[in-house]
Amino acid sequence: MSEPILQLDNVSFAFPDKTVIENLSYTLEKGAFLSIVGENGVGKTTLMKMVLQELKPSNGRVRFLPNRNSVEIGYVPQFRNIDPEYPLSIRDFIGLNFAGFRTPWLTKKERQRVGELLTETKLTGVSDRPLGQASGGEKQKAYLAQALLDNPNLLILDESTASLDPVAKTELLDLVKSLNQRLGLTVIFVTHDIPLARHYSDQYLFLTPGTYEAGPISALSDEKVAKMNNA
Ligand SMILES: Nc1ncnc2c1ncn2[C@@H]1O[C@H](COP(=O)(O)OP(=O)(O)OP(=O)(O)O)[C@@H](O)[C@H]1O
Repeated sequence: MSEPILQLDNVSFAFPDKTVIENLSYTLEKGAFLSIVGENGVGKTTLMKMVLQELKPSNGRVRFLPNRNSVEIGYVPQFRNIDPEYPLSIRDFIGLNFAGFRTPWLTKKERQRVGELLTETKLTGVSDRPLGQASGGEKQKAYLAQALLDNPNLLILDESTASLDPVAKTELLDLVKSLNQRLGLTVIFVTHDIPLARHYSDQYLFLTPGTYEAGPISALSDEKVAKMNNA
């Protein structure tokens, strides 16, 4: 039987001049691969900020199940160009959150974990390359590896494949799908790319101004996308 990991109970969010999410209720099951789609400015990032608890809903509740401590979130941001002079290697970047202010060196166990993640994300061969000189796809894989450092059970990809070339998109999402299938990692993929959403996810949540629709990805037809975008 499926078990919920995240529940949005009648969630709304209003900025001072604009309400972006209204009365949204949704239950995310453990092990699901959910795509969140919808036009620019509809509130996808705002919704993710509420899940990440950076924003508090104006109304309603964001609940983690069975409790807040049982859910560890990993977050992969949108691609941003990094200064070519950025000094950290891919390996050091991945282990960054292990390094403390007083003890910047990593323990043997931590170095092992970084090694596992390099293997998992197929970055071992380029691990000593400065992140600033890595390709877009390698940078995003390094962000993915960094997000996996604390063994999350919920992974959020916030338009993480936007501006990557088709091969890099596929590589990144193949890695994520493999984690989803092998380890049961629950995934939320925010995207504008309907074909990618169809290929990788099993559920969708389509946000439109003032309302939303959700269901199995097979129900997200081209007609529905066109109709909702023109509504
Ligand atoms: N801090 C803020 N104050 C006021 N309005 C904001 C603020 N942040 C976002 N907005 C507005 O809220 C709306 C929703 O923004 P959000 O970034 O959540 O949309 P989105 O669906 O993620 O868009 P995109 O697909 O373009 O990334 C937008 O109209 C945006 O301009």
